[in-house]
Amino acid sequence: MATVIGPRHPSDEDEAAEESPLPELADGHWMNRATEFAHTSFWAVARRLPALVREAVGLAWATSRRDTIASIGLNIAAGVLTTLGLLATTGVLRQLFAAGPTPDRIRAALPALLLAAAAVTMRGALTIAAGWAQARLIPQINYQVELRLFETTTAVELAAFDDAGFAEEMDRARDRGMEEAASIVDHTVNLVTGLVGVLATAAAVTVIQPVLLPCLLLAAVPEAATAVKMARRQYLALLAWITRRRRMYLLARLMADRHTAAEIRSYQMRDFLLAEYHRMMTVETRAQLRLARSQTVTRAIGLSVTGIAAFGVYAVLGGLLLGGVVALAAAATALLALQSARSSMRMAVFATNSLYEDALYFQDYRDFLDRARHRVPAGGTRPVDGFDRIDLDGVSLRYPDTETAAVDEVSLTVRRGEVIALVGENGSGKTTLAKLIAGLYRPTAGVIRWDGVDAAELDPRQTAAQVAVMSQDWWRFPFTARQNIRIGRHDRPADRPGPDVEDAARDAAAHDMISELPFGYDTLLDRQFKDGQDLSGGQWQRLVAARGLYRDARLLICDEPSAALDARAEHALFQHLRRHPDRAVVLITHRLANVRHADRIFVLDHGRIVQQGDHDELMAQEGLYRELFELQAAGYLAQAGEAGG
Ligand SMILES: Nc1ncnc2c1ncn2[C@@H]1O[C@H](COP(=O)(O)OP(=O)(O)OP(=O)(O)O)[C@@H](O)[C@H]1O
Repeated sequence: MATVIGPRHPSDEDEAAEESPLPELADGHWMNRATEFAHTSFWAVARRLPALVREAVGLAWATSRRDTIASIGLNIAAGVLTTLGLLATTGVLRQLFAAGPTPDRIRAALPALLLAAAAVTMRGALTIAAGWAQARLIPQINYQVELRLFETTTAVELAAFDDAGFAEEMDRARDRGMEEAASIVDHTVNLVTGLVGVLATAAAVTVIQPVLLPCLLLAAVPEAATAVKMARRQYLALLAWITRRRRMYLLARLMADRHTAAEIRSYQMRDFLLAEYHRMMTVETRAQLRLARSQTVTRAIGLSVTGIAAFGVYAVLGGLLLGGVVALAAAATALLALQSARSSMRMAVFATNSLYEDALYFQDYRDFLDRARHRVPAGGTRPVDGFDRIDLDGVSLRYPDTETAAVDEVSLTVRRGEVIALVGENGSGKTTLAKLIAGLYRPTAGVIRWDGVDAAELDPRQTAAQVAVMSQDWWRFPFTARQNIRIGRHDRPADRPGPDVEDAARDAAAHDMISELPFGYDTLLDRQFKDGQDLSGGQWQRLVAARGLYRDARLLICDEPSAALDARAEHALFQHLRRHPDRAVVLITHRLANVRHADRIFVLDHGRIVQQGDHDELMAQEGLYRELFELQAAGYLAQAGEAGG
């Protein structure tokens, strides 16, 4: 179905668009909401306001009661002083417009004048104090909201990140929704301030002359309607922008990133990438121009209607004055009140507009948190302190939106003190199986038991503490070399035994390499920062291995731990991955020479175990293992033969 937000291509570019090898980003389910909001009426917006205000006040209250009370309370007090100031002003005008000699009139007006001056001064002081409290709230709220988001994103199960919708929602919550919390509170306080100002003025006008009250309302309605319309349109445009922007961002990063620079040049991808970027930017720019035009038209219509309404108000006032319904002093104060009410109303309308708009984004944040909370694994409560065996019983895992299981009814046992190896061709399910054993994924079928207890009943934190994973796709953490190793077990208490950072680095053949860095272990491993350094792929892998060894866990999972290592480093690392009575090692590697000494080898094909046994047993059988091993060995033997011959 065509939607308003996907990239739209001009007809002459359709063909090129279809040929594009870059996948189009799919519209998320949140488009339903966008359509819903597009049809939201002004009254629906108004109806949502009390709930929004309640939410904003709740948010502020939870962050700082004192500043919340101050921001709202002081603004209300300032409103009372506005009423007082206007009433005092009428008193002044009444005295000044009265009959009699000017000095006498001025003298008579003095008390009211002093009262008006005092009210204005006090009101100014209260407004400043309220502004201070309001400004104090913002950073505190930002902190709380960000914290809540990152507490959630770091707690959700790994499987959530395989869900494309989750990634999209996370982007929206983080990029926009999160920062709107503070704005919502800010706008709510402004809304309260504006409404208090309008009410204060209305109260003064009612005391002076009640028939003037409807005039106040008449002046405000068109302004409010325009603001709401513009907010809604902007929101829809932003939804479209985020989807397109993500795609452009991917392209933009490819073209301006040091990691991709070499490949882009060697494949001469420049023209291709620029053409893709141009295609996206054309769509984006057109959308932005369309929005700017429609917003300008809406604003122009809104301002015209507002002007006509103001004219009507002045005409009514003139008529009342001529008809003798209101006195001159009251009419003059009414004009002042109108000005004051209009500026308060503008503030309230602007705040409503922004509040409504920001609330839409904040809703994304809240929706994401709600959904993400359901993806935080509950886990059990049974304590874990090591294991003798981990049994997988008919375990399967199917990734979201995939037809076949990546791991299909696998049963195996990992025993303490053993080294087991998982081998198989690319995509056969080794990494997925290793992640299941590590507890990073929960099986979609079957059971994993630690010493006979279903892993789902175990305390997940304690289970995770037993496991170290040297992952195939590690991340270059922008920390120092020491921190990069220490994060393997950053919370290890001083009295708990375990290797120190340098010992772990030595075991992973990383010590000499780190010592040669400009600041040794304290060298920052990120070129984006001053004095930062980068490492080669193999050097990084040594560091990752050092981190895994530093973690000193009972279950060590090594997924291609030596893919980027030179022969010497590989040899050194495998010396330390040998049998250890307190540890089980799960080893994944395509270099089959490294699995020869494993206690048991499991051969995977399309997610299933097709062979198992030790090296000699598997070599004695016809099968995938022997085939792969001989293919690899043949290369070495041929070279050795050539060298010898
Ligand atoms: N996050 C994911 N979402 C969807 N499918 C995935 C995901 N990760 C892996 N797969 C699919 O699951 C299957 C098994 O992948 P896995 O990474 O476990 O294989 P592997 O044996 O480790 O491969 P390799 O030797 O290339 O590392 C593959 O078909 C792969 O495309």
